[in-house]
Amino acid sequence: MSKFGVMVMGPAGAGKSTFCASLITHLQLNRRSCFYVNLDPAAESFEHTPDLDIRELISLEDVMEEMGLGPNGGLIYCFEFLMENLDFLTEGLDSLTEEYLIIFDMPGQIELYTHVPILPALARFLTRTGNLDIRLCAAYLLEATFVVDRAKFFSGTLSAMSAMIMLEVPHINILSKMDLVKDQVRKKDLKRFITPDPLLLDDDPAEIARRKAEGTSAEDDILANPQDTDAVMKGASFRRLNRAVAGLIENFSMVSYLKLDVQNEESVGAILSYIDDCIQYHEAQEPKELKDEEFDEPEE
Ligand SMILES: Nc1nc2c(ncn2[C@@H]2O[C@H](COP(=O)(O)OP(=O)(O)OP(=O)(O)O)[C@@H](O)[C@H]2O)c(=O)[nH]1
Ligand SMILES: [Mg+2]
Repeated sequence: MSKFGVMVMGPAGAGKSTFCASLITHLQLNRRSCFYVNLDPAAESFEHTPDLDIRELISLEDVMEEMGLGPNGGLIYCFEFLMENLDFLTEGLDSLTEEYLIIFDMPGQIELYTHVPILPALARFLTRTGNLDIRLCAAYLLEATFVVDRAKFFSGTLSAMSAMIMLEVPHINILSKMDLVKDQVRKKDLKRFITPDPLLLDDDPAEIARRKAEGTSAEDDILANPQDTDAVMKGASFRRLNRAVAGLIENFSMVSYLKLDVQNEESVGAILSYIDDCIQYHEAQEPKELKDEEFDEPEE
C-alpha cells in the first residue's frame, strides 16, 4: 500500500506554513484526509495543529542553548538528529492509508535546499529506503513580489533548480503571495517570469541603443544608480556569466511556475490538482462505498 505526500519547501518567509494551512482547509472542505507533519524545529504557531511535530523529538531552542549553536547550525543539528532517529517518522506515518495526503512543512533555511545533503537522504528514506514507500512530490515556493526583480528571480530559480536536482522526486514550483502583485505593470512583467525567458538576462535592445546614443556604458548606469539591481546584472563583465546561467536554465527547461493566491480557494485547488497528478493520487484510490445514510433520499 502506497502512501502519498507533499514536501512544502522554499526560502524563509516564502509562505510555506500559510500554504500548508490553506491546503489542509481545502482538503477538509473536500472531505479528504490529510496528515500534517511539521519538520521545522523553530516553528512557533500553527493554524492547524500538526499531527506529527519534530519539536516533540527535538527543539531548536534547546539545541541552541545546550550545544551553543546559532539558529542555522542548530537547524542542521536538529535534522542530523532526526536522521539518526528515523523511527520517529516511521512510527508516526506507518499506519496511514493511501487516502491520506501527508503534508511536510519544511524550514526555510536555504542551506537545506542547496548544498547540505540531508534533505536528499530524508527524501530517499521516505520514498525508497524506509518501509514507508511514500509517493512524494516537492512543492518549492518563491515569493512573487521578489521574483519580478530579475536578479532575485534568477537566484530563486537557481535555488529551486538545485532543490529539484538534489531531491530526485517530482517537483513543482510555486509563486506565492500573488495577492501582493496588484500593480498591472508588474503583473504584465510577471508573465515573462512564469515560464522563465532566458533573454530576461540579456540587455534590453532599447537600453543598448540608448547607451550608444549617449556614449555611456552599462557600468556607468550601475555607478549612476547603484540601487537598481536590474542594472547590476547588465555590466559587460557579467555578460558571459549571465549567458551561462541563462543557458543552464534553458537547457534544463524544467523550471516553470504555478501561481498561488492562498485567499483564493480555486487557486489552492488548482495547485492541489498538480500535486495529485505528480504523485498519481487518484489512480491509487479504491472506489468508496457510500455510507447508508448517504443513500437515504432526503425527506419530502
Ligand atoms: N499577503 C500575503 N501574505 C502572506 C501569504 N502567505 C504568507 N504570508 C505572510 O508571510 C509571512 C510568512 O509566512 P509563513 O507562512 O510563516 O512563511 P514560511 O515560509 O512558513 O516561513 P518560515 O517557516 O519562517 O520559513 C507571514 O506574515 C504570512 O502572513 C500570502 O499569500 N499573501
Ligand atoms: Mg513555516
